[in-house]
Amino acid sequence: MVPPGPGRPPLDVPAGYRVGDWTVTGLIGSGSWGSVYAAEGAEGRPAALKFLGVGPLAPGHRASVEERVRQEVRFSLAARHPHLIRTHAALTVADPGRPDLDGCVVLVMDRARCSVQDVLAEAAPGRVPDAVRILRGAAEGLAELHAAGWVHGDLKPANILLGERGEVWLGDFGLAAELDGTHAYVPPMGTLDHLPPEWWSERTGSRGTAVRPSADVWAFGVVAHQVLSGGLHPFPGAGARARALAAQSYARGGAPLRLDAALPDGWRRLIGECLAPDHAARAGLTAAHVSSRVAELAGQRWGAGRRRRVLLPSALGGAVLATAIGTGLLLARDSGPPPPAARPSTVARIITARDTLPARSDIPGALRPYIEESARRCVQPEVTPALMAAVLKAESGFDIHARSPATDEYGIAMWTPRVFTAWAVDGDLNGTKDYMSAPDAIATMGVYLCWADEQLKLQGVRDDLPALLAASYRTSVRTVLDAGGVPERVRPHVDQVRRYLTQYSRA
Ligand SMILES: Nc1ncnc2c1ncn2[C@@H]1O[C@H](COP(=O)(O)OP(=O)(O)OP(=O)(O)O)[C@@H](O)[C@H]1O
Repeated sequence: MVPPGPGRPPLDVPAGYRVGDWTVTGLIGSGSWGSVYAAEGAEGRPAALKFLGVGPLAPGHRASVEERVRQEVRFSLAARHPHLIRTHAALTVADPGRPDLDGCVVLVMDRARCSVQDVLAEAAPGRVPDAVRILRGAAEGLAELHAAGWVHGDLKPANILLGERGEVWLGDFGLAAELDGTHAYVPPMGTLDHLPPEWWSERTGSRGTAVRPSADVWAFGVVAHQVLSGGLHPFPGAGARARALAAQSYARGGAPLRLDAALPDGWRRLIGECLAPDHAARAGLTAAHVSSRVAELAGQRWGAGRRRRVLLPSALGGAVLATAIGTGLLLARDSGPPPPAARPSTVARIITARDTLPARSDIPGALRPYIEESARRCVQPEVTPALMAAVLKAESGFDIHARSPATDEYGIAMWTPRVFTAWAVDGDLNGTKDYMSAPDAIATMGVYLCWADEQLKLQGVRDDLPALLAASYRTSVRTVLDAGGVPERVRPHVDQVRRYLTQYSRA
């Protein structure tokens, strides 16, 4: 499980490196799944090459990362629309002399001049140049994606690309997913600043976290506010975590929606509708509607109703809020002790004894909410807070500073950094994913155990699942399946987990 800190280091591809007909000229940037390089083809044709590496992961984890890469390749190659970035080819690097690159999948894309994020970083206060045209292109691209039955899953300024000749493209299909009925399933990732409030109460199963197209509509509302106001996020807060909490508080009815008062009324109305507090209140506004509303607004003169640059409650946000209260859609305000930062809304969740830890135990009080919440996000009944606490106790004795350089395992959940990166969840919502942060490590462990449980069941395993999960966490699902049970070498560890589980499961 590798990086020295949160995030994945860029794949190091030197200038001059050749992939097929393409020659790398320099790094553009890196995301969670890969690194994007500028390149030139025959006759100097510009391109952007996205290197998607899997690296030396354990087999069980490798499979899921490979599946994500396959998905990104599939969506990228299938996207054909003037407002979706064009991917011309997907190549595989064969270079045994560079083990870090050997086997990487490379997407060959049209090269953008910059992203909207870059423009926002440079924009003076006020809307960014060409803001309305950019939003129009992004809305059309989104409507096309949804019409094709996909959810983008990661709409944000960094993923809206601008071409040399003024083209506007939606890019980065790393989290795109096909709708299966009303939902698509994506890895429990995404960008804090653009996730809808209901995301936090979606359960994570083996297929990932459920998202609906309305999540993209929410993200579009945030992006539109940012682009039209020169970067202002519609929710207050010094950091992404604070803004995510503010959005959740708004969705629970705890605060009104406050949009930049300098926005013309038509835009305020549309953004307010995109930012309706939950899926149900937003569901009537499809991406196709958003696109035609944006086209309408693009035809109007900018500036009517433009006022001082102050934040005022949005009249429409208030109206949406009132409707939601009337129909009982708003999430109940928490009445108990203050929830941990990562706690999703608890509406409609039935909490049973299996979801809570015993009051008297050696489980550190500060960790309990994170353990309980991480377990509740999993639909598999075996992944209980008691099991998670038992595994943590056996792994590190609840020591948040635990380290074992010899085995490359660190932190309370003893993650191997490289493996952690493939699964990482931002448990404390501080915008980073760090295996030395107990909330991040615990939340990520919950996702892994949930996935492992499903994998074992898919192979017909039904008995002794808690012990097999503890063994899978220590080794891998594949090792447990190959051994036909708890592998001999981890028996003492698993026996410890069993003892702690009995202790923590008592009423
Ligand atoms: N076709 C392209 N042309 C030019 N720049 C691009 C292109 N595709 C992506 N980029 C830029 O490369 C960088 C990395 O993009 P990538 O899609 O890997 O990750 P990201 O969107 O920044 O992060 P995340 O993993 O959180 O989605 C970004 O700055 C993005 O704007």
